[in-house]
Amino acid sequence: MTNAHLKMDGLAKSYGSFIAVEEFSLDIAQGEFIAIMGPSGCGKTTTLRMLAGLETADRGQITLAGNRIDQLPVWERETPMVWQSLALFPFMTVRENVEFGLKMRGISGPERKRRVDDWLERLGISTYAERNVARLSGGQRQRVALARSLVLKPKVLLLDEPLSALDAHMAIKMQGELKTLQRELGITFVYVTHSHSEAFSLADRVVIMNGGRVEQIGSPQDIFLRPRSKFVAQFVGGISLLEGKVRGKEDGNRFLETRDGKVRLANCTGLSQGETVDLAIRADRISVTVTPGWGENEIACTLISEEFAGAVVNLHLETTSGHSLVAQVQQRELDQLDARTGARVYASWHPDDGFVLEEARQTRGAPKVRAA
Ligand SMILES: Nc1ncnc2c1ncn2[C@@H]1O[C@H](COP(=O)(O)OP(=O)(O)OP(=O)(O)O)[C@@H](O)[C@H]1O
Repeated sequence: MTNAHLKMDGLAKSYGSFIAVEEFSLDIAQGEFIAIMGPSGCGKTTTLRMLAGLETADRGQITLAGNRIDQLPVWERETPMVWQSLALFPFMTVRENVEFGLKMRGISGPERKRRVDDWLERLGISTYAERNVARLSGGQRQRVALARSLVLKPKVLLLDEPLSALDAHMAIKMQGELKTLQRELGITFVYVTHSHSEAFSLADRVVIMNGGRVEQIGSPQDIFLRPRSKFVAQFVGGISLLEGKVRGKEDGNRFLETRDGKVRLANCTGLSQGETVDLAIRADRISVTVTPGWGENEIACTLISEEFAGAVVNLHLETTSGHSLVAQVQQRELDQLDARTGARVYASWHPDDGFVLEEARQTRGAPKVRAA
């Protein structure tokens, strides 16, 4: 990205011989909302701490608005961090907490008061201004933590699982508030979270990390609909994978030979005859019937279990060759299906709905062309 507002280039951090972040590069535009996700210990917080200046990178550079900041101390970076624990001063009032950073920066009394009052008002916590933070609810404390960072007029706000201590109802409410605030202020947000729903509903782009490395960067739609690797497909969930060998072409479709029979694939640009690929199919694209002959790409399966997930039900299936598939159906479809656990069923999907995982092809030495 040319003219990146915040640019991270090859950031790396080890603790002794342990590599916490192997290589992290990302260009972020002004006002972009970036979410960083990945399993516990994959290096999300370490990346955020390097941005904040709380960790020194072993390698790599960080530039903000064209200026190198990776050598600057925390207080000169304009990249404050909001923590999971919020790290408020428990012995101070709300006002004192919000005012603290301004005091440290030597902002005059009247200016401090004006800015603090403004943020207390904007975040709806003016009524608690003189209350000790220890006597606030989780949601109120969260707002104090945000006010304390935003009052400093940061160029970038770093948020480390800021909603994880809130109950589900409050977390959803705060998600909406955060997004509105970020849009209004046009501040760049870098947001670490474990929650798929937070990342996918809030972010313009999501970064998926694994073992200190970036697995995929893309819009929520990209990541959800086109995971690049097995890891991302499994992390995002709801995707079935089948290994197959690329065979002949017919009407613009390719045949893939899997251990459960031949299937057709419409998105097949760049695939070569004989190549082994991982075919991915989203759960909501797989139909299930109790009799064969109803759909394309039909594979005989055993119904292993049903998992209720609110408005939909995930059906866990096993193919004859022992592969796992998951199909997502509506409750009324399940009622119509009338199949019990252990029953023989048939999974099918349209050739347009299968896609090939890009990373697996590259690992196996296929040319670097997008399959879709
Ligand atoms: N100061 C440290 N000394 C030694 N190892 C550390 C230190 N800080 C982090 N690590 C290790 O580096 C790895 C990455 O840690 P990090 O906190 O970045 O992970 P994370 O993805 O944020 O995990 P979580 O989701 O559990 O918060 C972990 O294995 C962690 O134990």
